[in-house]
Amino acid sequence: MGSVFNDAHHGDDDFDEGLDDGLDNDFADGPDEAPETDDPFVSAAWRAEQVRAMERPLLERGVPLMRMAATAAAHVAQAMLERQPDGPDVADAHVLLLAGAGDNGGDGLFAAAELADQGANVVCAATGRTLHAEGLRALLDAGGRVLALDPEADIPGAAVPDAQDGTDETDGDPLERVMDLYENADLVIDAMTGIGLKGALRGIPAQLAERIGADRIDPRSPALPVSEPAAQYPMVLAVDVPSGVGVDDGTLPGTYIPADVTVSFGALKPCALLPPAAYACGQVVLVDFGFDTSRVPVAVELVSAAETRRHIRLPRLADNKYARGVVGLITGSDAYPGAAVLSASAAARANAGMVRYLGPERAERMVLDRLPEAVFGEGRCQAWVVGSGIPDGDHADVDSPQREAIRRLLEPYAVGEANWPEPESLLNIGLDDLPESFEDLMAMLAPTYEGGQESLPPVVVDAGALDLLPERVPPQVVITPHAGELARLLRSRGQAVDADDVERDPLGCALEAWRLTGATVLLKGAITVVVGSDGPDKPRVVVNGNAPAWLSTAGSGDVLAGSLGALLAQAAADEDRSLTLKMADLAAAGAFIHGLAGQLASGSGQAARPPVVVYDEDRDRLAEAMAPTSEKLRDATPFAPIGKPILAGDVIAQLPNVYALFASMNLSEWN
Ligand SMILES: NC(=O)C1=CN([C@@H]2O[C@H](COP(=O)(O)OP(=O)(O)OC[C@H]3O[C@@H](n4cnc5c(N)ncnc54)[C@H](O)[C@@H]3O)[C@@H](O)[C@H]2O)[C@@H](O)CC1
Ligand SMILES: [K+]
Repeated sequence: MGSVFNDAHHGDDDFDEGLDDGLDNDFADGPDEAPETDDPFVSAAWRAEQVRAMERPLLERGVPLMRMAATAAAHVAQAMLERQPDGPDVADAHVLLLAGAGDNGGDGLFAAAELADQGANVVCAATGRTLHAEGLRALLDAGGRVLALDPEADIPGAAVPDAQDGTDETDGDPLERVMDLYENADLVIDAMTGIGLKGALRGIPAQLAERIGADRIDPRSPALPVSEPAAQYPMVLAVDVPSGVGVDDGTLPGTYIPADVTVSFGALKPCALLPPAAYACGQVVLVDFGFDTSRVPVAVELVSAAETRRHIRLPRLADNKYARGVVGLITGSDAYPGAAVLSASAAARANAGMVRYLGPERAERMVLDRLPEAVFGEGRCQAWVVGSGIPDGDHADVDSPQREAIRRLLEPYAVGEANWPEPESLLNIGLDDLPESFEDLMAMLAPTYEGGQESLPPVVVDAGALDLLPERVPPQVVITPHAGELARLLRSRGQAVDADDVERDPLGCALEAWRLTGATVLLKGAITVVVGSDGPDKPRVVVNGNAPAWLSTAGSGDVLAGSLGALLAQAAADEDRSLTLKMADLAAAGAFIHGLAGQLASGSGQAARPPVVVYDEDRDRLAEAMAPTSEKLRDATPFAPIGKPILAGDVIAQLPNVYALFASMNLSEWN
């Protein structure tokens, strides 16, 4: 089932064959070959201004980036037509190009000219007052037609609709004309705006996007496996980015046109990875220009299988259960005892050496029933998980002893308030010491640590414990809110934010929570957004998008918390490693593992953020790379490609298989 890993492939392309001879070797030779599963090119995104900075040296050397972009876009358009079972040949295809006045429109014009050269019937609707001059000439020379939508447009060779007149084909409301063309098109090439978009779409592009976008957005549509043939005509190919999306922050600030495929030039932009814009990108095909990315910090990163594998600790020759990592859990409650079972079982099946559980008697009995291995015996905990299945302050009648225990556990993590007594180590809570009542437990949890805050074990703060988070904490505290919980946390810190705001701007809100609390923030969603620390005041943003929609099921969050706790315990078990700067990657790796377990459990090839395809000039290889996941999965499972409903327990059952998959990847790389 190789396709659950990102099987996009970078390098070794012959895209640069047709380039000028005067190029530096580093570009002419193509980028270095990278291992299939560990390719930063397909897993990193840069902001518009960074992309421009990386383009500049190539443009200065005369590399014809726009022509390269256009040829790639034309090839991708052909691949889209060809993969439709009932699709027309290029020579018979009706193509509508929406072209803006900038270079994005230029890309579109050259691409459409290549299709027109092959016989396609191409009409360009110009949304601005001008068009890229050479691109326009190329399209007209190839037999394409141009319709100017702006009455003040100055575009040689273009027809200008005239509502006054009633005599020829250019009559009528220009937008209606475009919608007629839209309805009869096989393919729309969206080249209105690219990385030059400022704010939300305005004017004619906004009106067009409103009409076309509304026709295409249906939140009730099923979550399908990756890159199935389009369910409706026309298909939409977005040039560089879908017009209207927030390129740098992944928001949808106004109207936009969702794409079936986005062909992205030079490097991914954050909108290709971040929700909600990523959902509007469809399948992303990335064209390699050979940018030198080495000196440009990554803005957003997508966690990969290879990156996740690095954080896993395989058993070593001389290991014992403590060395492999012990997870302590204060989860589950009388109200939700099942969360105790789910979080503890997930931790136990996710490669931890041992699980300690602390909770009310009923939950404890249930944990022992289902997980006789769970202990309360003396010894260290290398990581904690708190809050899953515990009512928060608004829903607990009185502050429960459990909440009080969590409050005490979190106390030493409060930055700037380090003034602790020296009782028995916090790390040594055991069954023998476990008092009858939580009051005594509280006393025992009294904060203490030996090596300062940095040496405190990582802790996952979930659900009902989120309102117990100290004002500021160090990065090894991971909070795991969903949108509503993050909004609540931000409100408690004076921000006027509700869940819808978080869903509209997940990155912005996660960054804000990171800034305010210092915690590593894992914002749950179909695409999970993680913000952690990459040095003083420097955020690191990592997203995970491999989870299938089947994974949104009750208890899924408890499983994530438990298995993330196990991953953190493994990492912390190696005491020489400081986790502070690794927490964002660790948290994202936890989300990746959870998503992969969901994919295995459901047998689904569907993912919120399908793997990025690297553009290949070879048409057959491109078609193969863009082929639907269903084809790749057909033999992998009887349920492929759609998958089947799953329960949280099914996900837990697959966690060992996830670790087995990682263990079998490139064994030589294990430490
Ligand atoms: N710079 C380069 O070297 C390359 C750029 N390429 C293409 O060039 C694009 C960037 O081109 P530009 O810098 O010309 O910018 P764009 O073409 O992305 O955007 C500029 C156009 O969008 C309009 N616009 C901006 N904000 C708007 C708003 N809020 N509402 C409505 N219209 C709005 C402007 O009026 C202008 O017509 C890239 O996205 C890519 O497609 C490629 O050709 C590859 C090489
Ligand atoms: K576009």
